[in-house]
Amino acid sequence: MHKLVLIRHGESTWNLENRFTGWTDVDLTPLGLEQAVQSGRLLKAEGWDFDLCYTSVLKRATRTLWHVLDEMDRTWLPVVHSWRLNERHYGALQGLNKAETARKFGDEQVLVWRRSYDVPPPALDEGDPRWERGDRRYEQVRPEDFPRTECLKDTVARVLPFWNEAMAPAIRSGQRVLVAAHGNSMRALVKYLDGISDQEIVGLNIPNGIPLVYELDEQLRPLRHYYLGDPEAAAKAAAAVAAQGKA
Ligand SMILES: O=C(O)[C@@H](CO)OP(=O)(O)O
Repeated sequence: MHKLVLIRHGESTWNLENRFTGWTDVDLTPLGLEQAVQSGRLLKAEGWDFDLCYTSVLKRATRTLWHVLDEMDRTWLPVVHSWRLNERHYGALQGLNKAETARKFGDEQVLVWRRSYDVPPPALDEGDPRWERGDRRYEQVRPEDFPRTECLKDTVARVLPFWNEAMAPAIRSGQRVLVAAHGNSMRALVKYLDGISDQEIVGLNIPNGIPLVYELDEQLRPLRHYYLGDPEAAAKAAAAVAAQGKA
């Protein structure tokens, strides 16, 4: 059996301000940093150890990983960054307040933009200063892969090649893998692993800064999954994420 640990970054400044974030590179809040530290302590206290880590190219996930590894005295572990683990691109919604957007367009529309499988939010214009195309960290991304918005289906399509080509072979070879990622890049991976339907995925929310363990069989089929720590606290935190899009 293999064990994979996924962790969504701790609270970010735009989580706190309740803004659509996507590829905007905002940092952790003091609480977000503390969540990462606590996760590292919990993993260490429970005797977890890892051989290889993956994260996105965004600092809220990277810093979360740093703090987890620091608490575990594992800052020396190899860390692979990939844009494919970035948050789902939120298009022209990036920067807008979620509750204000719900007041303007309605809770239903915001739920569609946040959680529907195949309806993307409005796209960023190519000339929009928010578009990340010129950022050096994305030099390797082919123009045809570079998003101006994404629905979850698009995120699944760019996460899966990385899973298949990098993460899955590493896990199969026996490496103990820790992933620090984002709410929707994790939803993309979890949807694939658990075979969650396009309808059911709408109701799945992932809380900040709580390690999520997947036990996988030899074919990397999930046997079970669970949050470390208090399951009620994890469920409450997931419900709070769901409520962020309400007017
Ligand atoms: O704003 C975002 O990028 C994500 C994660 O914080 O939000 P949501 O939960 O609304 O998809």
